[in-house]
Amino acid sequence: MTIFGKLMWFFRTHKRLYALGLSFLFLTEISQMVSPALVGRFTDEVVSRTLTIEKIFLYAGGILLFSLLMYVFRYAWITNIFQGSALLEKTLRQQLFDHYMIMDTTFYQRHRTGDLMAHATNDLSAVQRVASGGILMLVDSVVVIIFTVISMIIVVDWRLTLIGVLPLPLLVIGVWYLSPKIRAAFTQSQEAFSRLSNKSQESIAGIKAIKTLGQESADVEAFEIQVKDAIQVNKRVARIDALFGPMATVIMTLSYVIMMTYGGSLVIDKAITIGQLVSFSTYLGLLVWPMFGLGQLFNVLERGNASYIRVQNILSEKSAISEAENGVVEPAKGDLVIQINQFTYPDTDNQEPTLKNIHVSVKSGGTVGIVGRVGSGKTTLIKLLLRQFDGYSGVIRVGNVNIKDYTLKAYLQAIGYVAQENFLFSTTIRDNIRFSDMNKSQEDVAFAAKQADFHDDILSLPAGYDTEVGEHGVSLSGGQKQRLAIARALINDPEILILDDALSAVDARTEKNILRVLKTQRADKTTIIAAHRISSVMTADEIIVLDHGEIKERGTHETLIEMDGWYAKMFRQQQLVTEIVKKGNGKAGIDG
Ligand SMILES: Nc1ncnc2c1ncn2[C@@H]1O[C@H](COP(=O)(O)OP(=O)(O)OP(=O)(O)O)[C@@H](O)[C@H]1O
Repeated sequence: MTIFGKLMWFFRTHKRLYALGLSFLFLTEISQMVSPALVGRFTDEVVSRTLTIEKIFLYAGGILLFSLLMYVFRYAWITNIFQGSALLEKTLRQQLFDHYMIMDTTFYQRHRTGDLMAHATNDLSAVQRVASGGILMLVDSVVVIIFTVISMIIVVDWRLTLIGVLPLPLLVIGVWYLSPKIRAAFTQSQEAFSRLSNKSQESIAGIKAIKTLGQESADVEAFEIQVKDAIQVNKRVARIDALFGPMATVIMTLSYVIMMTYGGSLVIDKAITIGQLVSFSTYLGLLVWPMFGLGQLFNVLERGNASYIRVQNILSEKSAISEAENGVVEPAKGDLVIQINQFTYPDTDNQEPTLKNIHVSVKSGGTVGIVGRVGSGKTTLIKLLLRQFDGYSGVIRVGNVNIKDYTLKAYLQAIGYVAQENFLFSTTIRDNIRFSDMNKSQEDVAFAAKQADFHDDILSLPAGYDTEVGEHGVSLSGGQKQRLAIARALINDPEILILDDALSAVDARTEKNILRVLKTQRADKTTIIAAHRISSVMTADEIIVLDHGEIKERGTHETLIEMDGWYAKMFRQQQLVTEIVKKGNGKAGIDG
């Protein structure tokens, strides 16, 4: 199916806009056809010396009037069509963005960020060009060609017209031959662009690592190779692209040669007048632009088609996280029961399950601590609680409802989640804290910030809660970022708060303050704390120790110390470090 066919759903939805545009196009073409006919008649009157002053004004006035009308009609038709294409771009962009938002974690593992960005920018622009320039060129070219040829037959001579336009199909053959080549080259160009933007993004994001490892020049070199590659590919696109224009010129010249020879002989034979030959030449001139237009059109269509296919492929990918039909819409609330028998990450060769036999129950209002060595499965368990992966055997329930039976909104609204590394948006501290609900008041924001032990820090910043952070604002320390993220999670007073190593960069005193607030002010709400620091989980009602995805130890702090296993050993080691640091610089812990 051609790209126009694929976009038919859109043209149908906005048929009024396009019908209006096309009506103006017809009016434009009719106005355009009158002038050459008037020029021809004028010439004949000059030759036959029948021209009078009144007639000169009549011809000149007529030509002026029709060019003015053409200007108005063309303006109306182009604005209608471009309005339509802007709507198409908006619709597709919205579809793509909505799709990006609902996709699961594996989607973002499968696709590089650069590719996803290229789809949302270059690809959508290419499709948009089909609905604007593409339609414009197609309809304008085809209609101008038809109107011009009919006018040539009526005003001049059918034989001259037939022979004069004979070279034109050559253009179609040329375009037909070159189009697949341009499509292949354009796809390569898109891929090169995507590789380049991935590389830039990686280098900028990893600039600290690159600098500290002294790899600047190696990185610049790697980037240059990518740039050269992109230029090479784009040169190929330009080379093929450049063949279209000259081809159209050569073909038009052929038509002019026919006009001079055959048309000239018709004048000699008195079959047509000089004026008619002049009209014919003007009509041929009118065909130049549509010929170029047709050449360009195929380009635009090929590119639009390749881009549309890529966008549709992305849109057709289904999220692995499916929402239950008629899912529970009441916000999740109640006891948390985790009964995971087994979980293995999709798309991995790992034979061993990442989680095995995780059975944990937390009464509403309880706190669970999760500890374990690096890679033991703490974050994985949290990902399952966050519904980032659904492919486990077993069940997780909140308030006796399987979490897969809630709508995503009802479930996730009940969860407050803070990661170790948190993303700050380029806006004020206030808006970062109330990101999930911009209607929250300054009092709500300040209350959450106080709970996260962050309020005093904010007041000491240059513009307080109005301080801009993120890419273009002030830099916050790791500990400050963590506390901002905790405030962001707490502002909704979530039923279940999940902290994934989210206290790692705050100092010991701050950690204590936050844990105390969580215990006292969230007495009826559930809290899950995964951590490397034992001090973060010590006060939990139950602590589980993970090892290779299984629970190896469990109990309260006291019982685990008594057990004298991994937990007790880690606790003693960390205490020792804290003592040494205390003695060393007079303060405890790591200050973020
Ligand atoms: N997306 C993924 N695909 C495949 N395997 C993964 C994925 N994420 C994590 N893993 C693997 O799962 C195991 C558990 O990782 P996880 O991140 O849950 O550990 P963790 O206890 O949170 O570690 P850390 O203390 O470093 O945060 C590791 O072996 C890890 O390599």
